[in-house]
Amino acid sequence: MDSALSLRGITKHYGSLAAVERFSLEVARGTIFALLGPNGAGKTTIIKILTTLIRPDAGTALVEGHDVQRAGKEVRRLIGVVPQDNNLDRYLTCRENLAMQARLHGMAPADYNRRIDELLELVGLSGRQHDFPDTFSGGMQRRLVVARALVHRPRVLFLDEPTTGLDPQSRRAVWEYVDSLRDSMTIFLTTHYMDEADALCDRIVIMDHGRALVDGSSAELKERMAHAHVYELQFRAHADRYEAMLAGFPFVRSLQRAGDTFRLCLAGEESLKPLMDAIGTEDIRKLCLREPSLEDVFIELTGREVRE
Ligand SMILES: Nc1ncnc2c1ncn2[C@@H]1O[C@H](COP(=O)(O)OP(=O)(O)OP(=O)(O)O)[C@@H](O)[C@H]1O
Repeated sequence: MDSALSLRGITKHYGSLAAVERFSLEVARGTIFALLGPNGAGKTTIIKILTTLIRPDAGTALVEGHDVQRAGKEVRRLIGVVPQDNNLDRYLTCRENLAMQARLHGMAPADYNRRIDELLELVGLSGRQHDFPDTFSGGMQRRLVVARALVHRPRVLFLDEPTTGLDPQSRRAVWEYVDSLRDSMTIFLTTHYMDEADALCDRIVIMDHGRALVDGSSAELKERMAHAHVYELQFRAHADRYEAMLAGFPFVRSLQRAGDTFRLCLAGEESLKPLMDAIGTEDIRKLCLREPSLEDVFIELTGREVRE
């Protein structure tokens, strides 16, 4: 049994809404795996099913060979969970939060004290271990939540949007901790940041409307877009007017804007001439061809920005 996670035909409905629809997936042990999708795609629902918080309506899900519905207790012993919110106990110090988790998992003080020292060192919180989480920055709280998920040496770590709301420096720090765990466990993460999936993950599934759309490494996913014509177009002036025009062209498959600069995916090379004929060259500061990014793949598949 080499699969850390195995989902077969998982379905979850809320009333008439299919949050997850016949979703199947095998994740090999030791993989850093990312589940990507726009808001409401079904990512958290899948994490909740795998972490035994909700039950699927149909299908089976195994964690390290244990059925989440029939062997929930065993599954909970094998997993660590970093939920979307920092649900730390504010009346316990940083160290006490970790010790509480260890006791909940039945660890003896002789075992957990050394483990907690190691983890505090790993996430750079040794100097603040006797302080309360309310006195921590968002990044420090997040690091503590990651440490807490690791206390009982889980075999599978679930990270639900681990770096949302963090500043770039704290995000990098979380990436480093996650990267340092590579090879020691299986990691399943959801994220809205394409660069995060790109930097960390061996394998990526993009999902929408409860179903998987594509599955592969970051390089394989980008290869799917090798045919795509992605351009960066910068204007000197009137960017708002040009945005409306660009959005109206049938050959512009996707459009992203950052200030005066647009990233656009064209249907083909032949679209460049009608584009230039329509917008003219007067206000253009720069036009260049770009390598497709994971974000381009995402927009191409889902027709949506990562966050809307
Ligand atoms: N308890 C619930 N009751 C009703 N609908 C729900 C419930 N939980 C989730 N949903 C719906 O199921 C769908 C999938 O939600 P889910 O939270 O899994 O998406 P997600 O991909 O994690 O989104 P996000 O990126 O916003 O966290 C959404 O349409 C959501 O509104």
